[in-house]
Amino acid sequence: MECMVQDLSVARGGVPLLQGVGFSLVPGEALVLRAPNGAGKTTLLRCLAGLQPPLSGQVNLPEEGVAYASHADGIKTQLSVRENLRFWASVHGVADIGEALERFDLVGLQTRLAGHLSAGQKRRLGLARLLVTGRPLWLLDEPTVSLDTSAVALFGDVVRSHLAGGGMAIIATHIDLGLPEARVLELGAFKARADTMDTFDEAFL
Ligand SMILES: Nc1ncnc2c1ncn2[C@@H]1O[C@H](COP(=O)(O)OP(=O)(O)OP(=O)(O)O)[C@@H](O)[C@H]1O
Repeated sequence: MECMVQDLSVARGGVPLLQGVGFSLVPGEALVLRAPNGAGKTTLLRCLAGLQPPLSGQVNLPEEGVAYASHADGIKTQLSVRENLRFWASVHGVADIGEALERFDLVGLQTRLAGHLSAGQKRRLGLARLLVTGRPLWLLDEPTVSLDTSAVALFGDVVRSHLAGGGMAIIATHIDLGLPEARVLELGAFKARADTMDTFDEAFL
């Protein structure tokens, strides 16, 4: 169960952003994507998640094996914390939400409406969904936005446990997650030429 990305080129809004991106990942490994704002980290993750097509290149990821945590928390505001996690657990055929509640320090908040959570609490709930997917590859887009220092550390622990259990993670982040074992991919090396192209991807924006 390896992840392999070869010679990948991606665009957004008709503008090529990255070209020739390549890397591989084996169970237990994490890759941190680094690049300045607007360079294309989100666009690359969206392509890996299957939300938009690449311009060219190959993406081989574990089938049905990807969990994507985007900028949006993706929570249902009218459901409680516990109901949100139960919902996602049922979608993925997972029975237990206890670990997700505990690892993200949500036990005391489990009956609160998700819409009433603070920004950092919402983010913790959004990330807790990862634990009820049972999926091996986590695609994480700026996962620590709104998290305080202790929640960042807690999240780092969760990712480390995921890797220790044979999981993998690809993480776009501007901050140090405290994962020294993660490899870093500097996307500046893959910056695309500045020519514009047609707007073939506009349906996927
Ligand atoms: N829906 C859209 N339509 C057109 N262009 C877009 C759209 N979304 C993003 N872009 C542009 O695509 C480029 C890459 O954006 P992307 O979100 O992938 O960058 P990023 O590296 O993740 O940035 P950041 O670090 O700020 O999150 C940016 O110039 C952005 O303005």
